[in-house]
Amino acid sequence: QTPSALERLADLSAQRLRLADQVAASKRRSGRPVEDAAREREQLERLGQAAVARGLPHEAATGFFRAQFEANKLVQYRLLGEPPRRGEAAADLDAVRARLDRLNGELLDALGQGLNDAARADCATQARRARERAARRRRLDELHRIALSRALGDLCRRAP
Ligand SMILES: O=C(O)C(=O)C[C@]1(C(=O)O)C=C[C@@H](O)C=C1
Repeated sequence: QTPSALERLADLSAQRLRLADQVAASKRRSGRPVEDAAREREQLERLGQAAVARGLPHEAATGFFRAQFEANKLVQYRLLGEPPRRGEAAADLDAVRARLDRLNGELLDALGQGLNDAARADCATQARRARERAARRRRLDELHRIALSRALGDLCRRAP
């Protein structure tokens, strides 16, 4: 059974959130702040253009990626507010960002169909199922599950 677009979005988003642990580890070492506004702007610029080139609505696409960043920061702030977990990997930020970029591209691939599915009446139910499945598959703990809710939280909602 091929996964639905919402399942695909949830799974990629979950993978992105797992990488937040490595970003946080690198920031613990470097002392850099969690938020990097310039990096967010740069990603939004690129992703917004790529979305429009595929015929996706700019606002919905950038809104979706903004939510990905917010969710990622949520995980990082929580991890950095605690002592390092055992076996915390000392990751290279550039390498992790390259993986985030790749996931962004894959999210973009799934986003068109995902937005279509999200416009349906059963979005909330489908999104919850997709989140739960992704959480199990990617072994998310409570923190990362909350963050996944943040990452996908506005998907079923439309600006007036
Ligand atoms: O690249 C970083 O430094 C991250 O923390 C990751 C990320 C993201 O989710 O892409 C999240 C927060 C930052 O403000 C910028 C980007």
